[in-house]
Amino acid sequence: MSEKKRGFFGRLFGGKESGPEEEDARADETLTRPDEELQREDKADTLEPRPNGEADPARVADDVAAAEAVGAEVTEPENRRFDNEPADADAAPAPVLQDSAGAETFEPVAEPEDPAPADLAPASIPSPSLSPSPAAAAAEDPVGEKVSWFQKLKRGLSRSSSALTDGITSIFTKRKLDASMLEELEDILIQADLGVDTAMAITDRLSDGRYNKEISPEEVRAVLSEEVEKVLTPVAEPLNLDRGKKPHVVLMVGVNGTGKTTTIGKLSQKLSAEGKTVMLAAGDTFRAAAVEQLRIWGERTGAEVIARDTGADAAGLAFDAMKEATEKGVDVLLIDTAGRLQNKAELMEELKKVIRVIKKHDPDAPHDVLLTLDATTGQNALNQVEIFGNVAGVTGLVMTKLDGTARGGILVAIAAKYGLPVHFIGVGEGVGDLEPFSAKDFANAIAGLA
Ligand SMILES: Nc1nc2c(ncn2[C@@H]2O[C@H](COP(=O)(O)OP(=O)(O)OP(=O)(O)O)[C@@H](O)[C@H]2O)c(=O)[nH]1
Repeated sequence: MSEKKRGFFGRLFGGKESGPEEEDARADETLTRPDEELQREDKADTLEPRPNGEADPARVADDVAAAEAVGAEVTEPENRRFDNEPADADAAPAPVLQDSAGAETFEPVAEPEDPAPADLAPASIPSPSLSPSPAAAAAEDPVGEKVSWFQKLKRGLSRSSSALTDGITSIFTKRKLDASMLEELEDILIQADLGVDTAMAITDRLSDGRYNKEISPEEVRAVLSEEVEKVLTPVAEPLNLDRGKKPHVVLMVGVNGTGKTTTIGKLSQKLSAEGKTVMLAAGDTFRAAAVEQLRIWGERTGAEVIARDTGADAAGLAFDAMKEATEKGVDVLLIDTAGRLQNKAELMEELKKVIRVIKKHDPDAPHDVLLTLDATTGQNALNQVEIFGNVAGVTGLVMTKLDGTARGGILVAIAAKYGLPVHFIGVGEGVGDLEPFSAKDFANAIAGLA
């Protein structure tokens, strides 16, 4: 090999061209300090959704400046909310929670109280916030066109894949491979959130014995797809609800607006279609609209919904739902929880309490703790996996909103770092827009392969 590409961080932080030893040392450093380096990149992605689903304007300005400094793209999280939510839910007084299970009490602080009336009529919820019914979902696709899941996935991931494939085409068309091309490719892969390790694996593979030879964009995309599939295959695990538990208890956790309630609705639909009896527990007791949203999903999917008034104790509700689901012999109990930012210690404590109370009823429950991640939040999703994993014992992931972002590559970085099972991905608001995760399909879709 006659020339060597500079490492990504060497290019990012400038300085003279490194010799081979410095290059190796830097590469070692990269491999041993992924968190720190990622945090530098993270500047573009720390747009934490506020309880009303909007980023703090002051934070946005800082983050945009930081992002520009590292040449990263800034994408605001798209957490569409109900119109009737408070503009500044942070400022709302927190309700005092009482544990109906009797054993523990917990007083949350700064948890948003939803001022919306508890008796909110379903018709008053703006329709875009609710996923369409199965019939409406089918009608979303062009008339007469039967769209396969892979086509839907490809279409959903089109922003992520075109960010990659356009860049690949512009670099690799009719040029002989050299170090600068690999540097450019590495930058594109990292900006697409695939993670430093995967980006380096791809460029290393391409460089192997191919310098000074022409390499087509199609070949590069094939290598991209293969390397992504390698990382994702170990985590592509179906959610197994047939483990002899009755009810099989699934707890849904995650940051505000990441799609917990919608995912529960979509899952409920799938499970009902499989002939399973399902009960839904409206554990997001802070938002009347969330309870109502779940009630509508229950009606659509034939699942009983256990709900209480706004401000009620979520742990108490979970306990009651456990009891009722057991007495009624339902197959699956899906428990919703209020959205919470992972850095709010008190709210994370409340989540622990919900889990403790569930365990009083069945020490093995919850049998699955699913974390919903909004793909549009980019690198911040890594931090969410870390903290929710520690606090709530997350057993699997659901990545939503892959249709609204150019940063779907974050799933690859999460898989490489945490190795947690990815059960489902969401590419739209429709009931048919959530499917079990397939590593090969995702890899092909993101690389723009047919
Ligand atoms: N485009 C798109 N939108 C989605 C997807 N999944 C959920 N949404 C939308 O995201 C918004 C928030 O979804 P919810 O299910 O209410 O989120 P949540 O996590 O329950 O929200 P909180 O209860 O406030 O924490 C809704 O408008 C959903 O329709 C997806 O895969 N793609």
